Amino acid sequence: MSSSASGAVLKNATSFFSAKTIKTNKNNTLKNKKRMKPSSKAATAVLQTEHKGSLISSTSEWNSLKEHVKDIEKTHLRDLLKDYNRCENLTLEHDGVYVDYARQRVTEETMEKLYALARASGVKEKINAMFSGEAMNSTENRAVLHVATRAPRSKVINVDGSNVVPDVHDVLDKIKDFSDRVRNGEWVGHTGLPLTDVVCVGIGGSFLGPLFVHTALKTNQSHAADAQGRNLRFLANVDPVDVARALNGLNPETTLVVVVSKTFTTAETMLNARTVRQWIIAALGKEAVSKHMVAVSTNLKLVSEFGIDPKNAFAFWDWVGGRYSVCSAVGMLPLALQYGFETCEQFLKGAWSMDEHFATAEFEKNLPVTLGLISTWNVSFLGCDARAILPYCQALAKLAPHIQQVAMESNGKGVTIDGTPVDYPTGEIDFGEPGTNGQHSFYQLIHQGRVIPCDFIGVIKSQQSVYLKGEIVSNHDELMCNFFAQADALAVGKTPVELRAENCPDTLIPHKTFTGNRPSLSIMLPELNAYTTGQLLSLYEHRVAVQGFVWGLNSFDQWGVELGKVLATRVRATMHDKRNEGKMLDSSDGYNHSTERMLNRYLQGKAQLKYDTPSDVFPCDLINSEECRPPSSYA
Ligand SMILES: O=P(O)(O)OC[C@H]1O[C@H](O)[C@H](O)[C@@H](O)[C@@H]1O
Repeated sequence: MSSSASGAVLKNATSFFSAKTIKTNKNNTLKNKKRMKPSSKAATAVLQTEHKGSLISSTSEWNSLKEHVKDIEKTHLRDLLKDYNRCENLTLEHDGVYVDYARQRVTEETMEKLYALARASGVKEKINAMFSGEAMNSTENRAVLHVATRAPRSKVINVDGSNVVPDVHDVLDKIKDFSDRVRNGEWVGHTGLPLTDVVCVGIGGSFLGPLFVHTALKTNQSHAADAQGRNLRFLANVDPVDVARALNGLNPETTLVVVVSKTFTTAETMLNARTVRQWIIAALGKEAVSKHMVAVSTNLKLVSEFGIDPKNAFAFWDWVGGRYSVCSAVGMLPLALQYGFETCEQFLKGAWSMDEHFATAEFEKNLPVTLGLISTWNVSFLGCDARAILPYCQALAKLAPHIQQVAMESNGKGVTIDGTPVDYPTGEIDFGEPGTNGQHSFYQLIHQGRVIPCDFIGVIKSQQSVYLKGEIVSNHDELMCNFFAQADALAVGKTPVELRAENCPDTLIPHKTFTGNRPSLSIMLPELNAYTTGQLLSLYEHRVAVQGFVWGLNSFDQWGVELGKVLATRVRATMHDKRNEGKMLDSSDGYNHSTERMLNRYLQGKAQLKYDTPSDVFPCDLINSEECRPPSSYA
């Protein structure tokens, strides 16, 4: 390792482990910020120069990769894929999860350089810090211990000197006890009926992970058998249409509501929780709430103030980030209610298997480390801004939306952990749809437009097996034929020479040419069940962490979501005041002219609406009580 690189390791390790250093750097940054004058661009440049030493981009490992881009530009995946040994070497496997990254624009030399970059950026030290409960989320002064939520009972993981694993298992035991009682009809609703339907009210990390796992499991035949006669729904958006859809057709007498919110302050969740509480009260009376509403939160005080019995609250901890919380009660309570606790145990075991691998396997054999480095290479060196997540498995339909939050909220940052503006792009734009649907939608752009690295994910055994007489392959084979074909179409492409040989008219040759050389990686699972879903989740979570570690970010805070929330609070107050005063906004209200005009248009439009019955507000006539009538000022 070069001296500049080892210097960077030391620097990184120091800024990582010592709160004092972080503070000093922050102060410097603040001082620098005050100095920011004429243009923020110039100020950023000043900051970058002053802090250059702490950016990974100043290391020899980074620069060597930059230089190496020229070598890679001379290659084409069409040729690289002819190399038998390269194909053999660029695969990885752990506990049944098989990854082939031979279709990435890398050689073995690239990989060596990437592993060196990981060492230079202190990835190993950061993994260790994470698993040992260090307060590595320094802007919130919190440990980052979602791995503890799936740790086996015997494991010891200390936060501030005390082992948190027993607390994790106390909550899991409580979830098992409660979900067993609901499922076997011991815990019944206010009118004595069993609670067969569960509505989870929560958003962001308190929604996307559980939805992803539920979607993955619901068509697995064995898990479906465990869920027979039961319903699990989610209510996330504050849009009343989502309320209507989530409650449509449900009977409050048989419905259990789980309010999931880490903070128990999220505006959307709390309004939805109050709305659903009203739906229960209107049908069954106030006293029904304790039987029909439970909560998952780190803020048990607010849970109790909301009117949910703290005995019916399932705790988690501030060292579990919202987007990393599916293995806590956030996901385990809804999933245990739907599928039984044993399914949750399988899921947690799968996640833990990948966690242990991540913590212990050498970099060259480490799936999350290798995939994280490849993504870093694509983003920071090959200039690919986006990534497509393309499961050839309908049950993984909610993987992309979940990873959007995990990855983009974690690594969509403009400064490093010590506040230094980065001089390289971070994060990537994630999107995706299950194949083959995507093929008939946005793949055109991926094949002939922009270069977007793709993750192809397939399974060997389908959750549903259909084999029609007379067909040469099964329905699942047909799906997987596309999984194999698309990756090669992207990598190999089609040349004008090949087209001419097929007698393609000259005028069409440019249109029908596929340049190829478009990177992808393929992940194959033996099947999709609770265990492998846990593995996949952990693989993606840690891959994101590795990228953040290399880029020097704090991947575990999300300050970028705050400003919009604050502005919405102001708009809410303005809307309320103007309606009460019967006035429109003017320039004295302090909004820019564009917003002022739009708000006025909205208020005028709303004022003209006539709501005759509450069902005009709640389209499916779901909520039918005095408290839900529109304010008189609407009419
Ligand atoms: O679980 P809650 O506290 O209600 O938070 C729900 C969501 O709120 C915010 O939007 C955060 O950016 C997310 O990370 C979080 O998952």
